[in-house]
Amino acid sequence: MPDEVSSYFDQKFKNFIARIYSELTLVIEEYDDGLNRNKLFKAAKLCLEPKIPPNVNRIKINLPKKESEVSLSVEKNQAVVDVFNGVRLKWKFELKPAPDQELCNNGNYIKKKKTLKLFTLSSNRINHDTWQSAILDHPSTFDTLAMVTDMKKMIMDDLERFLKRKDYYRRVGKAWKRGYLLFGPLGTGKSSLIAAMANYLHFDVYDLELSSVEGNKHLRKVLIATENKSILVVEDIDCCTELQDRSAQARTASPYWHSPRRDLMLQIRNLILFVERILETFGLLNFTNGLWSSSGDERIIVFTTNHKDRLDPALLRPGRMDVHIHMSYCTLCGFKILASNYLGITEHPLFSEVEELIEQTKVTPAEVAE
Ligand SMILES: Nc1ncnc2c1ncn2[C@@H]1O[C@H](COP(=O)(O)OP(=O)(O)OP(=O)(O)O)[C@@H](O)[C@H]1O
Repeated sequence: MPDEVSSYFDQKFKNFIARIYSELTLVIEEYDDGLNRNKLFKAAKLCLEPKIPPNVNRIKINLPKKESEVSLSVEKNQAVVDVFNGVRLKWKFELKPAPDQELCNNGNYIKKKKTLKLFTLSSNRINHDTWQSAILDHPSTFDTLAMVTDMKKMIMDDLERFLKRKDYYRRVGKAWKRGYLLFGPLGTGKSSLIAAMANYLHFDVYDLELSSVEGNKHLRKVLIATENKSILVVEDIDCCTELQDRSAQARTASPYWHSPRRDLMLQIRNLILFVERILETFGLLNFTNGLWSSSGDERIIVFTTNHKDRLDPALLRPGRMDVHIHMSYCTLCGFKILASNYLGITEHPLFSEVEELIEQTKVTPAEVAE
């Protein structure tokens, strides 16, 4: 719109408002509907600072974390009167919770405790691309996890470092995401570790079953629908290689040029399925590398497998699976944690005997827990 026309409407609007109201209230909120700070709020605070009248008997003093100068502000519900260009302004500071805060008993606002959610894809064919959520109330934490202490610390430090590196990822032009590969036998705590990570970060979990994905288009749609600050879990990533093995076995057993028509059809079907699954897997990885770099923030992707050796090396490279975590059989340290979780025992005369036995046996934490 040309400037002249715009200022004409502007003036008309002001005259109209002035005729109806002698007073106008402008509300400057600290946050917008999300959790983004309103720059006007900070500007208004700065502008008010030198105007705090001498008769005010309570002044708030603050030394913000990254600043060197003390800032002053009026207490809530106190008014400060100011005149600007002949217009009388009455400033009032009202306390309101930020979107992520709630009022607690002592009258202060505290950060709301987030209810974690577990999202799975709907099994209904009509809305198979929508995520359905349930409350994620898994008790697993890094304290209850039967795992060597150094390993736990390494994972927690890695997660912490990841959260603090927003600027780093921006600077180097990489997606703010981190990929973890959890590998090891059944019942060694892969799901428990994922739950512990979610509880530690307060991130929701999206559980993606590759078998329910119907190609790249579908995959894109469901990934776009996931939120920031979340963990995407792709379990049993090796399932596509199983298909490969099956078709390879079939090939050696009965090469199709010698097999009857039925076997040939079966092999072609297996091959198509395998290629499709591979494309899905790579589609997922390319997608996470590409699209998330522009639109997604703070994403953790966890892949699990019982057979790391079956995975294609291309899937394992850093940037796709940055941290490889071997979930293994129970150690004495793990045994003690389980004994404490389940029986409340921290010391026992039999622990030295258990140490000897556990070194000779391959027992999973799930078996010990049972
Ligand atoms: N490392 C562990 N720490 C604490 N509990 C564990 C651990 N591993 C297994 N458990 C116990 O065994 C049960 C099964 O473990 P979990 O599902 O986490 O193993 P998993 O490796 O994901 O198994 P799967 O590969 O079969 O999915 C858990 O509910 C938990 O009670």
